[in-house]
Amino acid sequence: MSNNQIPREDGIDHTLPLLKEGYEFILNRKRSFNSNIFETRIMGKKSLCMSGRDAAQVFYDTHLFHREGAAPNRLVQTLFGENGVQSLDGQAHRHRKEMHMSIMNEKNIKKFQELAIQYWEKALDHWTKKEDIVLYDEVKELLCKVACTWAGVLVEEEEIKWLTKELSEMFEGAGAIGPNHWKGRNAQNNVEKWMGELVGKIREGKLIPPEDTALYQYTWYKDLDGNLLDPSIVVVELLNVYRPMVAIAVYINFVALALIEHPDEIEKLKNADEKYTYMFIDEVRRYYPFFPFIAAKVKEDFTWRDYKIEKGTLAYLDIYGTNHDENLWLYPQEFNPNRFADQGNDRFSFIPQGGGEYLTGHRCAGEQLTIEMMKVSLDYLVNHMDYEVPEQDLTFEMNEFPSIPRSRVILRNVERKLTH
Ligand code: HEM
Repeated sequence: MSNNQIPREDGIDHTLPLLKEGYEFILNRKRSFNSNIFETRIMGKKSLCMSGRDAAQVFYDTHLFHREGAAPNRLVQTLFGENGVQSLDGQAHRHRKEMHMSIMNEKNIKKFQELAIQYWEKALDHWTKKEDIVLYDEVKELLCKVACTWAGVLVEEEEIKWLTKELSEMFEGAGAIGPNHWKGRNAQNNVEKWMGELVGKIREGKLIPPEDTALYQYTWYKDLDGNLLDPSIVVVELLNVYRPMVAIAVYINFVALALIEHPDEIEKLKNADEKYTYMFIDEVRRYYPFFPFIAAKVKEDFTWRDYKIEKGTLAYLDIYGTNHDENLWLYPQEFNPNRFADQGNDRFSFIPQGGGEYLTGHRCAGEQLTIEMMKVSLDYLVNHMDYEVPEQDLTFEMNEFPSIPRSRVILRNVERKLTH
């Protein structure tokens, strides 16, 4: 029998403290309650917050938690889109996720790396002609070009600027309230319309993208009943590829910031084997904030650690806090790639892009792509370019989603490295 009372935060609602404390909201309460699970109220709803490895493991148990109706509507309107893979469960989720994972094969990832190099080369040529560049803005455009070419969409130079802006507003407005949220919603409507027209042309045979692209595969993907997906769903899922690909700019900015904050890493990386490069990338993904937490709903009553968890309860898994959990990471507030030297392959303790399995769970479909893009970018920043870092405000806020250094990382007098 389990009679333990889950620690509960007093008060009517804690949305304001959440907005103030941001990424550290769950972590702070986890410390004060000395518990990996506690109850609070967010946006007027009873909310269970869970943090740490074991919490992640139980959260990803699809018998116990499901996603339908869990994500806040404001995120659906700017980030996920209606009826996207994020909100599906069971067989329907697996079938849709297979569509995403089918394009994440070795050949396509290699093609993606090659495109990334090609566009970094072009961008570098362009940057050497300028005095200052704002890395975040430049890289978003670069990523948009990579995404379009990789996903099989022909986009004119001018259209790239538009698409970069709209896709950025979608993820930059995701956690915002007020005007930026509405910008995000507006951007989602604009891009959905633009992409809907593309899908229409393909179905009418007026446009034939290469077969191994997301555009081709998703347009012709059939649901479990053997019918083509509704065009609105195709668009939502294409955006689930395009939007986060541009969002990798956030991580690339943090890669650059990590090199600025830890210049000794540059020498190590120059002479590093591939293993250290991946360790550095993982530490960037662990240390810097990106996704704060994810939502799910309790599928059926169950008992965890002597606590009774009730069906229908809204639950949040703490991504940032799990990646900074003192029980899992030694000195979690220190940036130290070496911590990954003998880190096993545990699917629940390091969860910057979700945990568990790709196909049967909701773990990020683009994790490998993200890592490879960060690797190409890191190689350019360390081995292929010289630059100065002028005085600027590199601080970032812990209550902005996503959090981006104030100055967006300005680099001055970028030059191609002559000796390499
Ligand atoms: C920019 C860095 C990225 C971060 C920080 C990130 C993070 C995440 C997180 C936290 C989740 C939710 C996991 C869950 O619900 O349990 C997720 C899901 C997802 N991500 Fe990413 N992601 C990134 C890049 C990408 C890229 C590049 C793509 C595609 C090319 C992508 C496609 C997806 C998809 C389709 C899902 C939904 C998976 C599902 O519900 O089954 N993401 N991502």
